[in-house]
Amino acid sequence: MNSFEFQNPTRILFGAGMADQLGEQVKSGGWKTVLLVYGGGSIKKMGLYDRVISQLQQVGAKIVELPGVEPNPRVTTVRKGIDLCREEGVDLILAVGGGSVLDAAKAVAVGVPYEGDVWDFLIRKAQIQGALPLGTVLTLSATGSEMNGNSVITNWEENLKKAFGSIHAFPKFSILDPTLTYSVPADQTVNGIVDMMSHVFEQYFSSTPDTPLQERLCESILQTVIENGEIALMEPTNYAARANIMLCGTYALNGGMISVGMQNDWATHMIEHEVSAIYDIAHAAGLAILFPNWMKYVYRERIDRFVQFAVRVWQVDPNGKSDEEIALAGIEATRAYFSRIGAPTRLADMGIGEEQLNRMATETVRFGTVGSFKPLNEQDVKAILQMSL
Ligand SMILES: NC(=O)c1ccc[n+]([C@@H]2O[C@H](COP(=O)([O-])OP(=O)(O)OC[C@H]3O[C@@H](n4cnc5c(N)ncnc54)[C@H](O)[C@@H]3O)[C@@H](O)[C@H]2O)c1
Repeated sequence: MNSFEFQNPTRILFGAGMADQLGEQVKSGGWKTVLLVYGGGSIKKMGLYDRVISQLQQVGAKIVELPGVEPNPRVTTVRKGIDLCREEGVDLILAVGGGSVLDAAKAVAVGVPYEGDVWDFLIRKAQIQGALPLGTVLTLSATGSEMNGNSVITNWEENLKKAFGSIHAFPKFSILDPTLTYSVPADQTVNGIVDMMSHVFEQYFSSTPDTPLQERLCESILQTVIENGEIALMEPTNYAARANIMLCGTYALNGGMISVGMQNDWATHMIEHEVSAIYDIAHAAGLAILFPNWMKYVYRERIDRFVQFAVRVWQVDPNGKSDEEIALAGIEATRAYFSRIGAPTRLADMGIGEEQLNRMATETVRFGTVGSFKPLNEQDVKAILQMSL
């Protein structure tokens, strides 16, 4: 295990009815002017918008709104939010929605005190030095954005989707009420399941030795998601299943808590960002397609980890099988699960062909090789994309 530092400053309020604690949170923080950030209107359909507004009004907060945050949020929307904060003297940003809304709100938060253009943070031209405080009410279990400092933003003028991570961007508080996810449709529930499993994969497939606790944490999250994901898809209002998935999503990408002292990979995410920067597909759809192919491309680097994955997570019976056969059975079980819950398995399923493969591969390695389990160069990335066609 490597030495590490770990800090996670986000306060979590988890459980049925916790959305009604919002007013109290705002009041106790002493915040007076709130930028309410939300998406295309699902929070209005589910009655959450009214619940949020009435609580903010009750505590006397002035409300400024940034509606219409896109799935795969855009830097143009973030810039609008930054302008609003400056014009209105906002002192709390409140994101109500899924990962896209939370990520956009984080980018607004870090952009307000910065004199240059917020996109500078995404292309690593500037370092984040501070942020406005951020609170969140999560409506979709997937990204872990509710308890980490990451944000993924798309720039359509340049066809780029880039991420930043900063201690300044962790929410001050996040309200996780599983009942708010009852209305999440089946396809988005599937995306969430794939996303959180992918986050664990990026941390679990590591070459750092002697990390048994971290490995078991990863394996238990994967098993819990696998079991409860299928239940939530059959019974969308099953509280236990929705709550378990929600907690898994938060743990899966929690500022690195489950993989402290381990080198992470993240190559597959880097590749996916370039796919969805060009094709605007759901992030998780890209991950479901790419991950089994990444696994097939790299498993020989450390076959023991893939054998452990197959046996512990997918209960592959090792008797009479070679390590190679066990590892491949685990990868196949992953692909079969994604397929069973309705995730896409090929880029062709999303209407994506060979045309932009070179560009995606080049852009993925813009800052050098990606990943650490097996560092991937442009040719490797292209090979994985080709396997995914
Ligand atoms: N910050 C991170 O750590 C991190 C990690 C992974 C991915 N991401 C990014 O997050 C984004 C995806 O976020 P996401 O997967 O949470 O999805 P999302 O926020 O894009 O939402 C997907 C859709 O679900 C709808 N929705 C949300 N809650 C709903 C509800 N309760 N009922 C009905 N519909 C609802 C939204 O309106 C939207 O149309 C991508 O841009 C991805 O790159 C961020």
